[in-house]
Amino acid sequence: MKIAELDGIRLHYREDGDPGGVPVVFGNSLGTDLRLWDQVLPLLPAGFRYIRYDKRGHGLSQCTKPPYPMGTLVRDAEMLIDHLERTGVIFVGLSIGGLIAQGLAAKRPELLRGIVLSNTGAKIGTREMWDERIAGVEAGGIEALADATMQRWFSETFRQTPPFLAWRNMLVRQPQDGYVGCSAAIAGTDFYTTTAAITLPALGIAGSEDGSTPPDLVRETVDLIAGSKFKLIRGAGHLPCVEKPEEYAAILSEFLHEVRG
Ligand SMILES: O=C(O)CC1=CCC(=O)O1
Repeated sequence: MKIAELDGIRLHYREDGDPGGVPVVFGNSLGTDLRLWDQVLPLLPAGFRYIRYDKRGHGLSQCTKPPYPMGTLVRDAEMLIDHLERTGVIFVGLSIGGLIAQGLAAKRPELLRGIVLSNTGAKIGTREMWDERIAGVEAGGIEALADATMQRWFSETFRQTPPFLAWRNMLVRQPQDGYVGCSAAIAGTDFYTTTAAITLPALGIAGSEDGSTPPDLVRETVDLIAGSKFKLIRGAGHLPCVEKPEEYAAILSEFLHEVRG
């Protein structure tokens, strides 16, 4: 287990792959930890260093008191990459992880070689929607919104399979403060202007059954970045890396090779 002691936060992370390879950093979604990538990682190519981390308030990272400004989550990612003394990073961000990718690309483009915006948007939902969700969690805990969340995260087909219950467990065991803190960060984020100024290579990945960040939103977001690409994974919800790991890994591998050159 690896812990980075950063300014004001202890982050849990894990490194796999080639120690001298091109660094690929993975940022997870709301209510998930770095196990989100467990099935994809073994399918990715050699010659890369795969770094996964639990964002603030998630997994084994420190949970500070909410709310978290998006700038804090971006700064956490930036500090982790600086701590690992990496540059030329390909940042793969899913959902809020994709917001962090956009924020980092705008703030520290020199750290990055490319970004993957998976199941995300320049803006996700509305402030009212997130305020309502935060109020629901504060009143009834995460369990109160677990069933509705599972419908957004997974296709009907996947919801009939045994692993589905494990992912539901991951959500309901998520620290409430971390969930609320990150929800507040999403509520306050609109990257339409900043993302339009990004000039890095970018790939958007969407799931046809995604109830949180539908394909049109992902496409609209990557279309802000000149030269970007977009891929749709059919039959998957918000977490296609879980539902369709082979397809996800194939798409990601192609981009990694392209960007590494
Ligand atoms: O709607 C959800 O719970 C999924 C989600 C939205 C932002 C994020 O990171 O996850």
